[in-house]
Amino acid sequence: MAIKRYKITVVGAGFTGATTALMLAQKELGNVVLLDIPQLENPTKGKALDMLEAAPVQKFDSQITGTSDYEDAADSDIVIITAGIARKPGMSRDDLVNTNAGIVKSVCENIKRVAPESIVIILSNPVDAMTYAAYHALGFPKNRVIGQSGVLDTARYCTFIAQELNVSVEDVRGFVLGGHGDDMVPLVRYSSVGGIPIDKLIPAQRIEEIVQRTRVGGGEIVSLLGNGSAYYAPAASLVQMTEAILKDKKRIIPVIALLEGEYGYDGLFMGVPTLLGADGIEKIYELELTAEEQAALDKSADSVRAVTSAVTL
Ligand SMILES: NC(=O)C1=CN([C@@H]2O[C@H](COP(=O)(O)OP(=O)(O)OC[C@H]3O[C@@H](n4cnc5c(N)ncnc54)[C@H](O)[C@@H]3O)[C@@H](O)[C@H]2O)C=CC1
Ligand SMILES: O=C([O-])CC(=O)C(=O)O
Repeated sequence: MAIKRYKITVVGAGFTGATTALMLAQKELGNVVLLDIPQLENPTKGKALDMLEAAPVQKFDSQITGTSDYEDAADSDIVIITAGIARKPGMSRDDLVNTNAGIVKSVCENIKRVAPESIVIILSNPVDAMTYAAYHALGFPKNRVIGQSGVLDTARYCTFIAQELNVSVEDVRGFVLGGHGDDMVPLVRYSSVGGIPIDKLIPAQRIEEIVQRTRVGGGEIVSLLGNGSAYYAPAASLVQMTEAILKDKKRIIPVIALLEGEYGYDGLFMGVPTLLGADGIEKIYELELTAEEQAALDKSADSVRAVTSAVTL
């Protein structure tokens, strides 16, 4: 039975895209269109059909359609872009910039045509620079162009804190600012477990090790997988952002946003805490930072600026 729901298009039906499509359908957040290149149309249809056949077992009524035709994405409420290549061991995310900028731009030109009112969430790496590329190719207002990094980086950080203390992940709070690279900034001063600041619970040296492991968390998975990058936690992160928007939850979560003066940066796309609701990014929160935190953020911003400057619009 097809029920009236939001329409969510996931572009790129690889590891992250397919996992995201299934999680979105399992949560019945909307009907899902999974879109990849024409050469992969049959495998994309096959993945979508396979997911749909899980519906009677898992009891969800979302439709899932596999396609390579952008007309199937027409009037989507949300478009999630996972199209592009992933890194392999020994590569940095920035090594993907030239290939993925071309892919993201061509995807966005199609999205602009068929879903001009959509809110677009970008995952493709290097994601800060790809969000910049998408913003310019789409020409949408800044609140409707959002990059995913902070939900995932924060999830990794919270996982490591919960493991360290052997406590429920549900009670761990924290967030990660800055670019989605090895100099991202987990904010220790704003991290707590059950309301208790983590520096009261974990020795400084161990906190520093957790911060460092978070920074290279993507690389840790790349090394273990051997031929690709993380997809379960990235997909879960995209689903959380989509849910916040479609349910107008007004969640405060870190995402990549266009900064126009906030934190002292102008014209830069980078991860900051935001209010996510029906209009996409409804607000950016500007926190007071210590001189040390601001210096760490400046370093991360320099890296984002460098890779962003490699994108030709
Ligand atoms: N921002 C973040 O936190 C994260 C970003 N990523 C990035 O997401 C991207 C996707 O990763 P995976 O899904 O693991 O890769 P993957 O290789 O499994 O899937 C990518 C898919 O994109 C498709 N694609 C390529 N060009 C396309 C086009 N023009 N139109 C439509 N589809 C196209 C490919 O055919 C492929 O199916 C990578 O760039 C990866 O680095 C992955 C995890 C986390
Ligand atoms: O590490 C990668 O290349 C994929 C990614 O962005 C992550 O998992 O954080």
